[in-house]
Amino acid sequence: MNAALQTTALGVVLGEAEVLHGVSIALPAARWTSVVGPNGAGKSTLLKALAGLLPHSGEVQLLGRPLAAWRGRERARALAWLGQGEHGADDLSVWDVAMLGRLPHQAWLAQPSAADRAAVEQALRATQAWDWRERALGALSGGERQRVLLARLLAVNAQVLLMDEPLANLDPPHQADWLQLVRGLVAQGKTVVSVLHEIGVALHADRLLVVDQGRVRHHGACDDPATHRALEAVFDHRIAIHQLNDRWVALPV
Ligand SMILES: Nc1ncnc2c1ncn2[C@@H]1O[C@H](COP(=O)(O)OP(=O)(O)OP(=O)(O)O)[C@@H](O)[C@H]1O
Repeated sequence: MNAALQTTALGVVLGEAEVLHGVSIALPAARWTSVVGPNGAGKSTLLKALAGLLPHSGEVQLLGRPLAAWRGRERARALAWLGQGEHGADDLSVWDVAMLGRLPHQAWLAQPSAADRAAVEQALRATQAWDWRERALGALSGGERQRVLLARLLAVNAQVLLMDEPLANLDPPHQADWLQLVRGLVAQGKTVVSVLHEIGVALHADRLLVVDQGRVRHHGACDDPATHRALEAVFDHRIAIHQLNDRWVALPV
């Protein structure tokens, strides 16, 4: 398997707490992996460590090279990040927020190129945020804002995309659009890793990483019964996975 991201004995300590304990995983390239688990399991911490945003022990490899061996801008072009409940930038226009995704492509203080503008337009149209391009980010609703931040991530045009709770505040049609978007990215050969609380959506991924108490409890295909059992166990059997037509759904027990 060709891994886009690989960790060896990855550990993270936050404050006094050891939050991740020796996580060793390989996330396949050109696939969508969803990370799921209970509150406080360490999902966001894992995603941040994969993005190189946290000090850690052990090793993280991005596209076959240790994170530390990448130059900053080069890494920022290869790996795009959408954080959970991102704040700030409220005074910026939607266009300028999406243009932030192009920073790794631009020379210091240079004007955006035609390619930058084209990438931003394409990203804003892909998330149906184009009509708001002159509005301030702070004047948008929670779901509208999330779609602009998603556009910023897409504008990077990175090979690997990490998203922490990308469906936050999105209504069902826009959740369905996000699913289509991810499928399109994976079809183009991109790698997507998403932390999701919506188990039904997470089960549409290629692979599921089940995390609990700072450890990976299971890593498997989304249609594998062993993955479903691991998922039910990690949520204390308060959910059950059922098949509905050709899909899997999680229902409360
Ligand atoms: N700065 C910090 N100092 C100490 N502990 C922290 C810090 N940040 C997070 N933690 C703890 O680390 C653990 C993992 O947090 P993390 O945000 O990774 O969980 P999560 O699985 O993403 O949770 P949720 O589903 O609630 O978003 C939690 O117990 C949290 O309280």
